[in-house]
Amino acid sequence: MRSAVVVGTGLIGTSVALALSARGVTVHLRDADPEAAGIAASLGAGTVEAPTAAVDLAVLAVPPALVGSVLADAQAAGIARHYTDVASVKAEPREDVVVLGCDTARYIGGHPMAGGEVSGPTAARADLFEGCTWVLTPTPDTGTETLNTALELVATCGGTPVVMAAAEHDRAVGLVSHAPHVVAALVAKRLAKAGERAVSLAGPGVRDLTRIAGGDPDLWVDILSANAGVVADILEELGSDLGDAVAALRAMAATDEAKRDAGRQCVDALLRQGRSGRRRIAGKHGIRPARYRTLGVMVGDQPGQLARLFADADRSGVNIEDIHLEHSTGRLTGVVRLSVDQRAAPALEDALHSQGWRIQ
Ligand SMILES: NC(=O)c1ccc[n+]([C@@H]2O[C@H](COP(=O)([O-])OP(=O)(O)OC[C@H]3O[C@@H](n4cnc5c(N)ncnc54)[C@H](O)[C@@H]3O)[C@@H](O)[C@H]2O)c1
Ligand SMILES: O=C(O)C(=O)C[C@]1(C(=O)O)C=C[C@@H](O)C=C1
Repeated sequence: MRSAVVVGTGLIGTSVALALSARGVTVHLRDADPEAAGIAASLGAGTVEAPTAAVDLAVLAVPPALVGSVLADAQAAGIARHYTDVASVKAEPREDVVVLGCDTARYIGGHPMAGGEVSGPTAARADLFEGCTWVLTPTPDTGTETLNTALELVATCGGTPVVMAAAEHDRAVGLVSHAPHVVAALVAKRLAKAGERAVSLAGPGVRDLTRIAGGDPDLWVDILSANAGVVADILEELGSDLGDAVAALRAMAATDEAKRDAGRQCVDALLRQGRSGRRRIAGKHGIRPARYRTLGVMVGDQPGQLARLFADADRSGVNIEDIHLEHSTGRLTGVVRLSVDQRAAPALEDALHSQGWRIQ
């Protein structure tokens, strides 16, 4: 692929554009908001100049409800030979594409399973899709060259392609992305009403659980409304489990010992099932997270601390698989959690200790 147009230069579009530009693809940037396209260009994602001839691929990184109309306009203008999108829902945009009479041979649905709770071009990163699963939803009428161009896009961005039917994709993301988003919002909603002192105790647990609730409500209303039936079914089952959990907890608080015991067993089973489910989520490169060990390193809130930590970790020769930064409310320290292969963890721990780092 030599040239591309990215339509929608928010978080995902600009990240795609940065990844393509970094690999020598000429990227033309378009957005309904010219300021967003200008910012993306200033970050090195491409040019705001329109292409003078049809490019190889147009990537539509606009909200799901707009995919159909934006594709119809782009194809009418003939801006590209092939088209894909990155929307979080696949069946409804596909229906719009068909209803609007788009050329479906030259379009393939796509969805990178990476992102964040932040929006806009300034949050974009060239490596956002490194190691992520990227769903492609070809249909019998998808042209081979279109599929190959989309596969090239995924490979160029560092993703791993997974081919699925749109409906299967929507059921899967209902479970792993959309229903969890609503649950995170429901938990976070309780914090909005809570007292200052209670919220000030928030630690890593509730931060992890509610991080995604910080996402853009406008985008998420769009995502949820395009997959509402699937998400409602999942939340209905969750509601029934929640009812069971409440009943078990009430039993645990009862005076009758037999009831307390039954309640304990119920809660124990629930927690064990939760742990099994959690263990099924693959880590980076599809490796089970259980193979990693996480070291918590205390860092002071001073300039250069992170750079020094990473330089020291780098000198130990241990590959960092993942990092997570936790800030402590009202304190001038934070904890950087470095996930490394279990066998390599002692070497990293020794190396960081010897450089004076405090490991939790
Ligand atoms: N945020 C995530 O974590 C994530 C992850 C994977 C996929 N997605 C999908 O990627 C798409 C973009 O999401 P985002 O997070 O980058 O949102 P964003 O709000 O950061 O960016 C969307 C951009 O689209 C632009 N836009 C809106 N209407 C347009 C139009 N008609 N023509 C041109 N530009 C238009 C907006 O001005 C904005 O700059 C959505 O479909 C979303 O479902 C998001
Ligand atoms: O990491 C996050 O903040 C995300 O919400 C990313 C996430 C997800 O649920 O995993 C959100 C929506 C997308 O369609 C794909 C990825």
